[in-house]
Amino acid sequence: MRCFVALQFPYTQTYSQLHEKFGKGLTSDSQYRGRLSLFGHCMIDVPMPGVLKLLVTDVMHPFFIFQIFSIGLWLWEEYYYYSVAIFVCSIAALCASLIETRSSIKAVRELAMYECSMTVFRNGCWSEQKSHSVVPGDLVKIPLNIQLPCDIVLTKGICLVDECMLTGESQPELKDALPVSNQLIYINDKRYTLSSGTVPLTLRGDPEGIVIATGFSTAKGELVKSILFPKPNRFKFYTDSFKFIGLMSLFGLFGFLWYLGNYIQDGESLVDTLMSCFDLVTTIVPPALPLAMSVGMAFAVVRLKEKKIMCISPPSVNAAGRVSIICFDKTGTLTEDSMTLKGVWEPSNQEIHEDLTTCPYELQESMASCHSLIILDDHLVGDPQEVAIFNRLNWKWTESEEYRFVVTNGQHEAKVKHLYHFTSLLKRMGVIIEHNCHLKLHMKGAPEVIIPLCINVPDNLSKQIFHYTKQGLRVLACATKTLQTFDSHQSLSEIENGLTFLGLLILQNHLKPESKETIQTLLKAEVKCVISTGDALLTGLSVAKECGLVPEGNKVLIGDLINEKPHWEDDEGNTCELTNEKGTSLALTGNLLQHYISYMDPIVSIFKDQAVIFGRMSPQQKILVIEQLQYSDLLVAMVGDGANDCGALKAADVGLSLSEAEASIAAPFTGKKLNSIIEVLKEGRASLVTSFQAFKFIAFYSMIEFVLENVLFIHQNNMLDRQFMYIDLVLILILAITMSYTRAYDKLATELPPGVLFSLEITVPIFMQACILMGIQWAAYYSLQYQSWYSVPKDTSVVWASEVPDNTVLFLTGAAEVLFTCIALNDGPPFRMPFRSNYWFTGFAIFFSFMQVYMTLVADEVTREIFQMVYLELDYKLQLEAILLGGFAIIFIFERYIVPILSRKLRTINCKRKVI
Ligand SMILES: Nc1ncnc2c1ncn2[C@@H]1O[C@H](COP(=O)(O)OP(=O)(O)OP(=O)(O)O)[C@@H](O)[C@H]1O
Repeated sequence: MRCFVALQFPYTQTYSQLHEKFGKGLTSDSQYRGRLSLFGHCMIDVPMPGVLKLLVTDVMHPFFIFQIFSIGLWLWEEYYYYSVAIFVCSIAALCASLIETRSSIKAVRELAMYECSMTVFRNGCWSEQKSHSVVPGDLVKIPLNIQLPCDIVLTKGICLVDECMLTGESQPELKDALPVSNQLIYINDKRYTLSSGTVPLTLRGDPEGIVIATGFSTAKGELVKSILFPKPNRFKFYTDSFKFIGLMSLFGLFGFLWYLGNYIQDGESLVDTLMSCFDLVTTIVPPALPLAMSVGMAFAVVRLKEKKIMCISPPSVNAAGRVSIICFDKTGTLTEDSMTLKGVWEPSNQEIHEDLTTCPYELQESMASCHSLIILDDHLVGDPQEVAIFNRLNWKWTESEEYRFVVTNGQHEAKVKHLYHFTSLLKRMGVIIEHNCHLKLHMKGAPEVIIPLCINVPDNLSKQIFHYTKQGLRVLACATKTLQTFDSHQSLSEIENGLTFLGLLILQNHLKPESKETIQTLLKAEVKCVISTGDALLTGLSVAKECGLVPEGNKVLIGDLINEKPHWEDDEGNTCELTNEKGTSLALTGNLLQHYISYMDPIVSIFKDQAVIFGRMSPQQKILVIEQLQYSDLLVAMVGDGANDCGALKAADVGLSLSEAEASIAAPFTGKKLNSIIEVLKEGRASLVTSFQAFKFIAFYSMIEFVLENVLFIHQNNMLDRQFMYIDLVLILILAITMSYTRAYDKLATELPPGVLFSLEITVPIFMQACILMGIQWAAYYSLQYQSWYSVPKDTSVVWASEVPDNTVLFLTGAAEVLFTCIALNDGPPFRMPFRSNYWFTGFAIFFSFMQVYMTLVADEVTREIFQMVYLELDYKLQLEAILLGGFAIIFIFERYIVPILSRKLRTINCKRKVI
């Protein structure tokens, strides 16, 4: 089969081939030109569409075309003021959308576009080049403290790199030169690759590297692409709103056909008839809907920014409003980044050594040399646990030309020749050292992976590990082996067997001060919280208990995969059967989860409810957990801080990266503190409710106008220019925008706001409320017809309407209904603050309420002139006001007290349907 594949460099090469072929850079101009024409310039150039192009796209949007069509129709009907005002508003909205689109593209462009100077080796000599001219295959010098413009595989030297902007990882990562090996194929191996967007903080040995990706093919380019073209949102809110508009249009069409038939029968002119029928359609399809629904979201993004939480994907705000499961990473997220070494356990001494000088020499040597620390500004930097271990020893770290580094305690020296980096997948690392002319391999890592490699496992070792991990301590195992020879081409797996166990390092990683409170707040709000950690299950379990994630009195079952078979035990270490009894919390390893999933075991469904800790997770397994939790159609958030959380942050419906970077592109949200997740949820819920209210408000307004026009059409009449203007522009625009400004409620409620527009629980109450609104209009209109002074207006026309009591009364009724529904819809807690806290909305609601009473009861001649109203007798005006106030009471009581009960009932009917 022939298909397109992405252009990739360095194709399939072994480490040695890469060194050989590209170690001398590009050797001719034609080679350079060939690469340039194939890969293009080294730039993530997000094209900024021209104003004209954006305008054309916006103008061609069906909503805008519909708007223009409506304006044309109204102009023809001589609704001049109204048409001009709507036209001005449409143009303003068009400009706002244009500015918004351009500024969001500009923000991504600024994040993506970058240029610097690079030292490049071409045609046998080094020269300074602009970074945009760099191509894959170029040999470059690694610049210090400058953001890298391309992905580079390091071929010489060592670099300490800050990857914070790209992955959210707060600890700098050490990168090594690619070894020369004929067996290993280079596949973007992270240990040797410097990604574009990261910043080298320390350089050793004049580092050089081969450019392997430029522009959009780089790691940063991929992330920029994922911002520009996000994966389809599982949250169907917006698609639902279009379905609703479709349904409304259908009503419009029925009205259209019905009137068309009636008027043609009554002998009206065809053009007038068609125009009035189109009029109906223009009122029922609200073009302002998308705008009204997104205003709340924009306000939420601004409020989050004030709380130092950055959001690079505004649609994620509404999705956050429906999150009901949160997956937390442990180390660095729930617990502090920093660690302290509590002590060391070794087989000859049953007590832990707190004074490390009393430890056997070999264990000290292992602790002093087996790490990837490096000096930056006179400080040792790197993994905080390694810093904690090294700093507890009285050893010195010194630089060396010949070795990676040398450590000494004054008497002995260990010269580190080679480093096997730590990876989350392997859960271990190793160094080759030279001591007194002997070669040694020192290894440290998760006990589960180190112990099977050892030949001398003490009997009580598992007990010891159990003892410490149960207290929430991190346990690392150290082991060693003497080597006769060493070849840097050898992989760790080739030499790591037959180790001698040295001891256990016991590290303490304290909970962050805000972790317990954050978890408790979420649990109280009935948000399910789980921990997904690379650390040991028992350590994770202890942290979970400390945070209150495992309810007191709950039985805990711990599951692991032992000899390819699931094994379950209680937290005292007694073997037991897996049960789904209430009051049982589960903790299981990534391997066990993967086992159950690959055998499609129905047991997996138990985990979704009862599992609270997923331990010993590789980055890929962290993604698996998110996918399993999403399986039940619930929206899942991931909170993480490290490079091993990147995949899970992307897989989750809502990702929050805890990072010191201003805005990390690893996730839609970036925050500095763990409790940012509560703010994201609160703002998400408030924004979602606001969007719902805006949707309902606009839907009611369309229905109010639709029914109102229908009633007037029956008597060949219509509302007038300035009356439309007052309702559509003054009332709707001001109320829709100001009501979206209400802040999020300061507590997280136990329930979730509705997430589906097109559901029984939403549509049935909307149509019932529409019936109430219709009833109020009929009451107002028919009470008018019973007045002794009333006579059916003659010589009026739908298209050329004139001022008569009919349109005065229905205008007053319609305006009042718009105001009343808006006030009734704006309920506060549990998702938003009471609306009185929104001064703008409260001010306008009070002002329009006075306007309503004034226009109905005391409107003088000037007011009547402005609003194209006729004089009404006082006793009727009192009757009308009574109908309207009675109507307000019914609308309010229905929306505030009956709708919640009705929705709950309908939800239970609906719950058989799988909805998000
Ligand atoms: N520098 C290191 N050297 C050796 N082993 C390590 C090192 N760092 C971590 N480990 C071991 O590997 C395991 C997995 O580490 P990883 O970084 O994937 O997750 P984590 O930091 O333990 O937890 P989390 O996923 O919650 O951040 C650790 O629990 C530890 O046992």
